[in-house]
Order: sequence, then C-alpha cells, then structure tokens
Amino acid sequence: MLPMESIALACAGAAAALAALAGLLGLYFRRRFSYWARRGVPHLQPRFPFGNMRERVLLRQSALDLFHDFYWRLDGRPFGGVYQLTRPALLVRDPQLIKHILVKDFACFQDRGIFVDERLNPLSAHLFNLGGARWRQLRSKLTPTFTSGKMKLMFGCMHECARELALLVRAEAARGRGRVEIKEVLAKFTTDVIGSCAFGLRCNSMRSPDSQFRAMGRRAFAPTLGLTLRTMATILMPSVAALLKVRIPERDVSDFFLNVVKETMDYREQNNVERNDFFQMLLQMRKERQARPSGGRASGEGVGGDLELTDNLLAAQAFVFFLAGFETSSAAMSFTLHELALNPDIQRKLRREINAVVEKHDGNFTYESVMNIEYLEKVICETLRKYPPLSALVRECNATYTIPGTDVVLESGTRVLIPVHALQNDPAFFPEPQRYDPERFGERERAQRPTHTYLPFGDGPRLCIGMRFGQLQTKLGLAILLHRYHFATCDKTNMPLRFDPKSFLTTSVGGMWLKVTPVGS
Ligand code: HEM
Repeated sequence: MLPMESIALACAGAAAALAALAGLLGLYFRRRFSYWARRGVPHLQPRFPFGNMRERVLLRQSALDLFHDFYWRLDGRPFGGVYQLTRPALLVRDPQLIKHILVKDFACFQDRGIFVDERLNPLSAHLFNLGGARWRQLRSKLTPTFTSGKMKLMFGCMHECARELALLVRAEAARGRGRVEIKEVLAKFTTDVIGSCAFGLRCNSMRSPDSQFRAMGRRAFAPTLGLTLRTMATILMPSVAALLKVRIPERDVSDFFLNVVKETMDYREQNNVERNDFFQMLLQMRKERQARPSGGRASGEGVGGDLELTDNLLAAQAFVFFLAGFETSSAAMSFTLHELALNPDIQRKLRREINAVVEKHDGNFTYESVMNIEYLEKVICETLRKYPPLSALVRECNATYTIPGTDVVLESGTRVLIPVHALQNDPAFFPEPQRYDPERFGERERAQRPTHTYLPFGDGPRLCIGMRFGQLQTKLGLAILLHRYHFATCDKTNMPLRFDPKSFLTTSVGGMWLKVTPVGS
C-alpha cells in the first residue's frame, strides 16, 4: 500500500473511533440528563456538561446563590429534580415533605452520601461524613458531650476566652484607628474556645499572631481555588476524586491534627488528667477499646457497620468538632455585628438588655444570665435566618421511598437537597426577607409559621450535635462585646455583602470591617 493511502486509512479509522466515542458520550449524557423526565418529576433543564451547576463549578456563584436559584426556578412545586453535574438530585421545597425526610421517615434518609476514604484521608471518617451503623454508634457515644450540664461546666473556660476577646478587640481598634476586621478576630476567639473548652488545649490564637491552630484552621477552610475544586470533586464526583487521590485536608494539616490529638490523649492517659470535656469522651472510648479482647470491635459491631475505634477514627471526630466549632459560630457572630452596625436601634435595644442582665448579676455574666437574654436569642435567630452557615442540608435516600401523596418513587442512592437559606428568605414564610427584624422570633410569630421553614441547625436525628455549644459561645462573645463596645459601619465596610463562591459555608467576600468605639466614649 502506498504511504499516502495508509495515512488516509489511519485518519479515517481515527475519525470513525472519535465519532463512535462522541456518539457514546452523547448517549451517556442523554441518558443521564433524562433521569427526572423518565420518572415524570418536574425538573430544571440540564445543560452539557455541567447539568445545572455551570456557574457554581466555574466559581461564579456561591453555594447560597445556587440553591436560591434552584428554589425559585422550581417555584410552585413541592419538589423538583436538578442535576449536580450528571448526578440527579431532588430539591425539596415543601416544608411538610422536608419534615418527612428529616424526621418522620429518617430511617430512609440517614446518610449524607459523602465520599469517605480513610486510607487517603484519615480525618474524613467523622460524624458529619459517615453514614449507616458507624454514624449511629458514634453519634450515640458523642451526644453526652453536649448536654446542658456539660455546657455549664465549660462556661468558666469560655468566659475566660471571651474576656480575652474583649481585650483583643480593644488592641485591634487601637491598631487600626478604630477600624477592625471583625471576622478574623472572631475566628481566633472561637478557635481558642473550642481548643481550650472542648480539648483542654492552649491554642493561643488571640495572644499569638503565629498560633499554629489558627493557621491550620485557616488553611482547612481557606477559600482557595484548589481546596474548592477538591471539595467539589469529593461531593460531585466521588469516584473521580478517589481515582485522582484527592486529599482533604492537605497532608500537613491532617498530620498536625492527628499528632495533636494523639499526643493529648497519651498525655492525659499517662498523667491521669481528667476533665469534663470532649477529649474525655474520646479517652473513654479509647479505654473501652483497649479493654476489649476483640481488639477494638464493640459488641454488635461488624454487622453493617464495623466501628473499629482506631486512633485515627477518634482523631477524625476531634477534627470535625474543631472545624465545625469555630467557623460556623464566628460567622454567626460577625454577620450579627454587621447587621447591628447597619441597624443602630436594634443594637441599642440589645445593649440595654445585656446591661440590665449584667447589673442584676453584680457586673458579671453567668451561664444562666447569658442563656436568658431574650432579645439576644432573637437577634441570633434572625442572623441565622438571613445567613445560615450551611445554605442547604444534604441527605441520601438509603431505601426505595415513595414520596407521600404521590406516585414518585425515589431510588436508593438518590441525593436529596433541602435549601435552608432559600426557605428562610421566602417572603411567604418571612415577609420582607431582606429586612433584619429579630421580632420575627417572638413566641407568637414563631407559632404562626409552618414548621420546617427555619433550619439553621438542621433537624431530626442528624441535627447539629454542637448546637448548644455554638449558641453558648455566640451569645457569650456577643454579650461581652456589646456590653463594652459600639459597632458602626466605616469606609471599609462592604455593602452590600457578597457571598464567596469559593467557600462551602456562607462567608462574605473581602472580610468584615467595622468601626469599634468603647461604649460611652
Ligand atoms: C452557629 C453555629 C453552628 C451552626 C449554624 C451549625 C449548623 C449545622 C448544620 C446545619 C448541620 C447539619 C444538620 C443536618 O444535616 O440536619 C450541622 C451538623 C454538625 N455540626 Fe454544627 N453548627 C454549628 C456549630 C457547631 C459546633 C460548635 C460544633 C461542634 C463543637 C458542631 C458540630 C457539628 C457536627 C459534628 C455535625 C454533624 C452531625 C451529624 O451528622 O450527626 N456544629 N451543624
């Protein structure tokens, strides 16, 4: 055969192979993108190749804005199908159906369906990510850490951190001629609170600018392109993430936490240190494991669960409490101060109530007094309505499930999304949602609203386990700051706030700058 002919033949062969591949891909996408249509479920029209996630994947839209968009495009429907890349997910809008999923029919929606690879990412096997029997066993063991009795015992330690927070704000205000980037200051505060009150560790984030804890916490949440894409891969394309050996958090961050947890456990065990904190719970679990002849497997485990209490598994629980503990509460506090700066009347009213409580308790804050400042409770609820740290809840259907009152059947493995922020900002449930109005959380107002339209901590058996701890540190930090300082907007305050497309939590772009002056000056 002449060389020209063989080249032509090779080209024709390659073109035919490419055409076949394109045809197969076309069939694949057509099949994937017709999932909801084939089931007769109303849905958003997906587009090649991102489904309904184009703007999000290209990091032009925040998670909060994405779910808001889904919610309103499915207006008038109790639920609807969307495509997260090629993966179908059901977005639920109807509060009654939400109640079924989170509470009544929880047995069919126990998991979040998040990819966990313990060998590659030892810290990924934590309470938030785990499902099935392992989650159930861990949850029941860890729940006693957060009873109100335990919170009371931790209050003294939290109070110490709050006093340091007040000093740090004063120092930062002096340094910035009254202007303070409050988000970072509050993240240092909550890092120290969770470190010292839950783990008995001196994190020193507020005292030392080089605190390793703050640096590691910052890196674990840093809204960088790399971390965002890796997190998206584990959520949207778990098999690809596994293939690419995606690491979250990065190895040095992971090693840091693994070492700290192990060293602390060893130290406490060797020196017989006992405290009433989260670490004690881990130590107890570790002791029980060591005492077991089976080498760590508890009775009843192994059936569908295999809860082996390795040091890594215990460290993963410490890690999630640490991460979930500081960023969510510091965000709640900084959004509150931002809104109070924009609404000086509300700020004045709140300060009056705080001052009255302090006076009643001889100039001090006690656990009971902080927990019972009624207007502070309303203010924080309103902040978490406008700015829930998690803009949506995720569940995975773990059994075939017929949606009540319909003939729509969800297959096991279907992802379900509950758009918390969109519900909490729907004028049908919260009139004039843009207005910051703590009075929405009066007893009468609450009673008039349908249930399951306000879910900043989720609901059902997978409700936030650290809710009490988060509320207490948020209340105490805000009470101490508002007792001493006045917060106002300044030339560096971002208005309106924009939500960061690189973050999975609700955070604003560009920090939160406020003008801080001592009360009475
Ligand atoms: C203002 C503060 C906080 C907010 C708004 C918040 C919000 C949430 C939400 C929405 C969930 C998911 C619930 C669901 O799917 O139904 C969650 C789960 C969780 N949170 Fe929080 N959280 C906060 C503080 C904390 C703190 C302080 C800790 C730990 C010390 C914590 C630890 C966790 C854990 C471990 C889970 C997973 C629970 C499970 O799946 O069993 N959170 N949180």
